[in-house]
Amino acid sequence: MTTPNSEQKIVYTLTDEAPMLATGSLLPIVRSFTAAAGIKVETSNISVASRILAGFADRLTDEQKQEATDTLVELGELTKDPSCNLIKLPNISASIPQLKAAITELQSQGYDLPDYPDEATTDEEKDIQSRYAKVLGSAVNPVLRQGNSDRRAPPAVKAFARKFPHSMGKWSKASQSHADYMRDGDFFSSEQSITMDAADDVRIEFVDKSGNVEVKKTLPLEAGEVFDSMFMSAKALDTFFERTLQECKEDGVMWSLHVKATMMKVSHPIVFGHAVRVFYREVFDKYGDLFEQLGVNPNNGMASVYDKIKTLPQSQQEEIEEAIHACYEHRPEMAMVDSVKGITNLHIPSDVIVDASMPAMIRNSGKMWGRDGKTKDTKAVMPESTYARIYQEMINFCKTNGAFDPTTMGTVPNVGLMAMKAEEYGSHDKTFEMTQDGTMRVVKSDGTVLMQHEVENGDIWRACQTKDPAVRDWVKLAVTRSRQSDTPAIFWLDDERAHDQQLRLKVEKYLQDHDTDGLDLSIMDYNSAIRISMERMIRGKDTISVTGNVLRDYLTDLFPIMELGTSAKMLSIVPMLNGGGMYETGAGGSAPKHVQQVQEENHLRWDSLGEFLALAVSLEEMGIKNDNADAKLMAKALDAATGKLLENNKSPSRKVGELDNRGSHFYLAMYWAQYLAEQTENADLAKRFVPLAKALTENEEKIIKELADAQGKPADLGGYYHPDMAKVDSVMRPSKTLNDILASL
Ligand SMILES: NC(=O)C1=CN([C@@H]2O[C@H](COP(=O)(O)OP(=O)(O)OC[C@H]3O[C@@H](n4cnc5c(N)ncnc54)[C@H](OP(=O)(O)O)[C@@H]3O)[C@@H](O)[C@H]2O)C=CC1
Ligand SMILES: O=C(O)CCC(=O)C(=O)O
Ligand SMILES: [Mg+2]
Repeated sequence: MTTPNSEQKIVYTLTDEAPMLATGSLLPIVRSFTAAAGIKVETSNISVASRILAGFADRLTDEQKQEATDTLVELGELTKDPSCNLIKLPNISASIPQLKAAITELQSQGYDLPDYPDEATTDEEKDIQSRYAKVLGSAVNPVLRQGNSDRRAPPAVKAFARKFPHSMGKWSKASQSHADYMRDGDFFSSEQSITMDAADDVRIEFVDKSGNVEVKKTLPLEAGEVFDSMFMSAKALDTFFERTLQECKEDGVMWSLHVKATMMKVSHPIVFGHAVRVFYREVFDKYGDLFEQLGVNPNNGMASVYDKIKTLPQSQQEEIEEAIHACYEHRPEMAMVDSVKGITNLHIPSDVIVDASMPAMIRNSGKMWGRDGKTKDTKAVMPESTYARIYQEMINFCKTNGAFDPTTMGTVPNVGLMAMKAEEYGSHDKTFEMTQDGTMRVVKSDGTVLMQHEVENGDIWRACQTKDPAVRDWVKLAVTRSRQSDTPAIFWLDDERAHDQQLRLKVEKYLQDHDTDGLDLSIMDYNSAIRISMERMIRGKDTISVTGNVLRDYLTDLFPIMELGTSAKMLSIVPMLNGGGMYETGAGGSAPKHVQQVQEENHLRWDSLGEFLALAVSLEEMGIKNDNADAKLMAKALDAATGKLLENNKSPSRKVGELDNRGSHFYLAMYWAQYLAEQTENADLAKRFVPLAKALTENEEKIIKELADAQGKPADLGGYYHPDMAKVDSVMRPSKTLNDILASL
């Protein structure tokens, strides 16, 4: 439970998958330490399961209702409070298949939840669907991120990467890997953008061929707000997919699709569905009507086909499966998510998420995994050209200069425009799949048409909003970061983009509000910006990227994965517009593969470095805001402990039997306690930590052995989306010695 306005409080989120498991081990340590300094750490459960339960509280028993608090609403309120101090771990942004899996699991645990209705016709089904829609996709981050984004690799983390570099795949000049994107008919080519000179209620309207007007949405826009509209042609998209498939077949290059169906929860599943229909064209041509009857939805991937045909007689199922296999004969090889289990790139829309998948491919010599489990050159298909081009730039760069060298390369931190649901990531309620030909237009309340597009049946039309205070704050944050780190900053704004032209005017205006004397600030198109950043980077030089929301997301995985091997090691801060702070842990996700490893062999390779960094800043901010010297000291000690942990290479290993997440938490606790025991700023606190430091130091070997002994056999978590917390506790805290020592503090 969270109660706004209490000042000496940190709210720590409980989420899903690997970060949730890691919390099971780390949080008890954190709480023991902070309690000694009078700082409370409360938890707030924002897991997908918890959000589902909150949406259906009315159907639960009194006991089950205890779990069904709408924590997201509470946290949303908290973000507006200047004292907000929130630690946000990555959570699942569920695709429909994930949502269904979570519902099935909860039902099996005795929660009376309705099935997810694929098609909602009755009022009841519509109500159910709209409740589930609130849980779908990236539903947490847009609510909590009430500020812009500041993500960087702290110096200690860069030093660690230089000392213990991760592996980097070699690049060959002969590599056939590349990024491919639409040259026409995509959002980029149709984008229009305006800035509102006065507040107004605008209407998004569809006008059919007979002139009938349908108001799709009315929305209030503020003065100074940037409003964009654009569409992707369904025909052009299908032609594009077909071309990429033909080319791959001819050139013997593997085909892969990279979208962000989780964050772009309305438009990208549709794009994904087009890819499925084109790749398996013969199957959909032949069985389209049957699939329709069965309720197959290609937007949910081939998993939907396999799932729905289960109700058919065996012989018919086999016939369809054969038809699917026949497609593989004449189509190019497709990249696999799991070659052992036969899971392809088109199985589920949330398996391949572009921000993490493209850097992983580039780090891996531009290759992905094929059906035979071997890595191969790949055409990375990303329909929307707006941002896809940056990946081609990086691929070209690696082909020319070879792979990046983590021991010498500089860093590219990011200042991202994110506040107030800026740009594409706030467009879901303004995205429409056309059901007939006509005109989409944006109209002022007085009837003036601001923008319009001729669209066809199946096209995806969308609008994006960017609010003026968000832009103003973003410019300020960029200037502050550039000054504080004495690093050049580049605003990535493309003159060819209608939206960026509007933004550029604002950037040029708001830069004048600041003292920029001596700063190296520039504005460049994306291709030039990434090229210059990479050229500087291989010379060991740092360059801040100041970008919009999508590039923020892409670049904060792309550069960290090259520099640090993972974006989990990033410090990720959201200074809230209202004065509070959210400290996100790392920049990556919830690492589903890591959970599988725990279930199979009880080894958690999740690195909680992001949590350590976030907590230190959270404590430091608390110290500064409340003039709390103990909090500042705790932060300083935690930073020192994190530095020592990195120096001594006590991060988790990937292999069973070696130090894992739990072991690294032990070392953090030991170093943290040692620092607090030895410091002389606060004698009382030192006295409290002396016995703890002593006990941890003396029992190091015993604790590490107890932690190691727990590994090597399957672990029962009692659930995936909604695990049994008592079981998680026992799996994540297997050292009695460590638990007893912590309890004695
Ligand atoms: N902020 C948020 O809330 C975010 C949430 N997500 C959600 O996370 C889920 C998974 O997304 P996905 O794109 O697969 O990205 P992930 O970042 O979860 O995974 C990509 C890979 O990165 C590595 N990795 C990530 N975090 C860590 C860590 N802390 N320690 C060690 N390695 C790490 C792992 O590599 P390896 O397996 O080789 O060890 C992992 O498999 C989705 O549901 C997505 O919506 C995604 C991004 C951000
Ligand atoms: O909200 C999400 O789904 C993912 C967020 C993300 O990838 C990011 O902010 O880097
Ligand atoms: Mg991301």
